[in-house]
Amino acid sequence: MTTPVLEARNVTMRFGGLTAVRSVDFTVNSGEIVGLIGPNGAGKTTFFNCLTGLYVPTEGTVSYKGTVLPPKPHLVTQAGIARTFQNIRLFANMTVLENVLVGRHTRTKEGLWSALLRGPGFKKAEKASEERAMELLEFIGLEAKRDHLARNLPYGEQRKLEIARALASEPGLLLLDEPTAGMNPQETRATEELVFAIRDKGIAVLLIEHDMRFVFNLSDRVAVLVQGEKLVEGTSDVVQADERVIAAYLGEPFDGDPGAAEAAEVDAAEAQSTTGTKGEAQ
Ligand SMILES: Nc1ncnc2c1ncn2[C@@H]1O[C@H](COP(=O)(O)OP(=O)(O)OP(=O)(O)O)[C@@H](O)[C@H]1O
Repeated sequence: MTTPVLEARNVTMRFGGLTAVRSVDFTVNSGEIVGLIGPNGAGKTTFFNCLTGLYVPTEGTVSYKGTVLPPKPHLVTQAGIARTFQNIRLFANMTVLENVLVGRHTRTKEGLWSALLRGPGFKKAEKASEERAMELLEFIGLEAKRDHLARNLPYGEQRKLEIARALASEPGLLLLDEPTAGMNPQETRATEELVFAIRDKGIAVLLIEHDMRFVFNLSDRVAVLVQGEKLVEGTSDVVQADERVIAAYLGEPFDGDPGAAEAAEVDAAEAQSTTGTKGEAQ
């Protein structure tokens, strides 16, 4: 049975005279991957910011599992919503492991004094946190780089680390703002697999994306935002074929075979790199 994880009702966000998001109703159910697409400036990131408490919506409410959320980022995270940002926001001079540990602070019950005095309660909590952080690094495939500085990771791994840090708050819903921006096709395919794996862990996912193959491949449902309003919502097939979406955003019908061209490109690149690796080992 599907139950709503996130429910946005009549969310409107105005900046002075500009209405960036207008009366948007939106639901994400448990077990779903939902895509949010739309042209530049359509209001997607503003809407994300309203969901996560970074902006206080001018009108409307956001509920998580039936409870209206206070518009405060730390309370939203504590409730169970985590996010990544369009631009990478890691602590560049901290290690991979430390970055994930930072993401765990909303789940650590130990208070400031306990942390300062480093008493037994703190040490136990710290050990448990570290174990959980390592599990997450294994999940995303970065466990071998736990002690590397975040700034020394390749771009695709920095994006993965952001996701691990978001997962460290043990969310029930993960919001991804353009997770494949700047990625090559191999990294994009790996991210696709990662998002499916996250969903399979019982975490609902809402993602903003400009890569149509990625979003139509992944999403159970896609919503299209145009000039702050929800134009269409439905399955990938329905959205791709909708005349209004084609006119306002896609420009031409999507070729209906998401992933085929990308898969061929990735397979070619992987075949090449496998040959290269074998060559080095011999
Ligand atoms: N803090 C702000 N103050 C004033 N206007 C803003 C603010 N944030 C966003 N806007 C405006 O709101 C509108 C929606 O912007 P937003 O960044 O949400 O769009 P978007 O769909 O995420 O675009 P993109 O795909 O380019 O990231 C734009 O006209 C933008 O200039």
